[in-house]
Amino acid sequence: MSSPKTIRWGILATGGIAKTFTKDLLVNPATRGVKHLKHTVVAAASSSSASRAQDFLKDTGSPSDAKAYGSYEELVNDPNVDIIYIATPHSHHYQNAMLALEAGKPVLCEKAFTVNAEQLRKLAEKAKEKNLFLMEAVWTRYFPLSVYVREQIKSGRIGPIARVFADNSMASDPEVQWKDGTHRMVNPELAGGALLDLGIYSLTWVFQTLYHTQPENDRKPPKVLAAMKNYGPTQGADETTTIVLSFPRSEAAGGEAHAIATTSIRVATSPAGKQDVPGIRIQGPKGEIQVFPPAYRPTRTRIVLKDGTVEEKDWLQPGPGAGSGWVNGFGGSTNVEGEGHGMFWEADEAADAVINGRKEGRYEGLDESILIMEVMDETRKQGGLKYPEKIETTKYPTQL
Ligand SMILES: NC(=O)C1=CN([C@@H]2O[C@H](COP(=O)(O)OP(=O)(O)OC[C@H]3O[C@@H](n4cnc5c(N)ncnc54)[C@H](OP(=O)(O)O)[C@@H]3O)[C@@H](O)[C@H]2O)C=CC1
Ligand SMILES: O=C1OC[C@@H](O)[C@H](O)[C@H]1O
Repeated sequence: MSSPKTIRWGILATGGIAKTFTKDLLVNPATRGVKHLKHTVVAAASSSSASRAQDFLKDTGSPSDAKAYGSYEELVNDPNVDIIYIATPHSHHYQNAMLALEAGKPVLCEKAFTVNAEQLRKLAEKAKEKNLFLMEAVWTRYFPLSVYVREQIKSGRIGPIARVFADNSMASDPEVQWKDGTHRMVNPELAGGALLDLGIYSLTWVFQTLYHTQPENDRKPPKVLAAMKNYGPTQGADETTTIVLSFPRSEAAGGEAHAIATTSIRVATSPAGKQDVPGIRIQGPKGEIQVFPPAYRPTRTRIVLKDGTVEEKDWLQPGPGAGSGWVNGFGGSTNVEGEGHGMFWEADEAADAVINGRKEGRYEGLDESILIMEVMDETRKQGGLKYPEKIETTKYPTQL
C-alpha cells in the first residue's frame, strides 16, 4: 500500500469548537483504521489577534511551525493550506466561506451552513465555478453509528419508514447563562436560537433516515408546518421550535411518510442529563430504531422489532484523544477517557474528497444541505423570525 497522503488544514477562528475539532484532527487516523490519509495543521487565524491564534495552536498541540495569523484573509491566502475549516458563528459562515472559495480554497464549514438557503446557493455556485470542494460540517452524518442506522433502514430491517421523531434539545438557563444576550445561542446578530444551532441535528436525523436512504431520483422535498416560540429577552432568536414534515414517496417506497423535528434551549430531550430517553425514533411496520442523546454525538442505538428482537449497541469513539474533552460553553458531554470526540470522521471525509477530487460530501451533498436550509427558511417564515439584514444578505463582502 502507498504511504498516506497528508492534508494540510488551515483553521479559521479559534473558539470552542475549533479547539475540539483541531484536537481530533491531530489524532492518528490509524487509531480508527484509516490508513490512506493523515491530517496536519499548518495555520490558524483569529480575527482579533495573531497572538490568540498562537495560543490556540499551542493549546491544541498543533505542530510548532504552524503559522499564526491575525486575520482570516492571510489564512485563506496561505499557499501551504490545502483546506479551510470554518468555525465562526453561523452569522459569519457566508462571508467567511466566500472569502475562502474566492481565494481558491476547499472548505469544510461548521453547521448551520449559512443563515438562509440563498446564501448557500451562492456558495454552491462559487464552489462549482472554482471547481472546489464545499461541505457542511454536520459531523454526526459521518459517524459509524449513522452509517449503521442508514444501512439498517436500507436493508429493510424495519420496513419502509412511516414516521420519524427527532428531538435535539438541551435545557439551559438562558436568563442566567447568557444574561446579557450577547452569547451566540441567543444573540440575533449571530443568528442565535435553537433552530439553527440545535434543530439542524433534529433535521439531520429526519433527512438522513427518511430522505437520504431513498434512491436519488426518488428524493422529494417535504411539506412543512412549523411552530416557533421566541426567546423573550432578545426577541430575535427562537427558544423552542417544532416542525412537522410530510415526505411524498411512491406507493412502492411506502407512500407518504411523516416526521417531527423539534428543538429547544429551555427543556432537554432527556431530563437530568441521564441520556436514557431515545430522542430519535425511526419507525416502520416491522419495528423501530432508537438513538439515544445527545443527537449530535450519540453513542448508543437500540433496535426493537415486532418479533421481540431487541438489539442494543454502544458506539464509543476510537482514541487515543484523552484530554480532547468537550470544551464548548453550552451543553456538552465529556469524552470517555481515551476516546476522541468524533469530529475526525467528517475531517477524513473532507480530506479524502480533496485527495480524490470529489467536490461534495458523500453522506450529504450540497443539494441536500440547500434543501434543509430551505426547510429552516420556511420554518422561520412561519414562525416570524428574521435576522438582521446584514447577516441575511448575500452581498459579499459585507462588514459584520
Ligand atoms: N459541530 C459541533 O458539535 C459544534 C458546532 N458548533 C458550531 O461552530 C460555530 C462556532 O461555535 P463555537 O465554537 O461554540 O463559538 P465560539 O463563540 O466559542 O467561537 C466562535 C469564534 O468565532 C470567531 N468570531 C469571529 N467573529 C465573531 C463574532 N462577531 N462573535 C463571536 N465570535 C466571532 C472568534 O474567533 P477568532 O477570535 O479566532 O476570530 C470566536 O472565538 C457555530 O456555527 C456553531 O454552530 C459549535 C459547537 C459544537
Ligand atoms: O453543534 C452543537 O452541538 C453541541 C452543542 O453543545 C452546541 O451548542 C452546538 O453548537
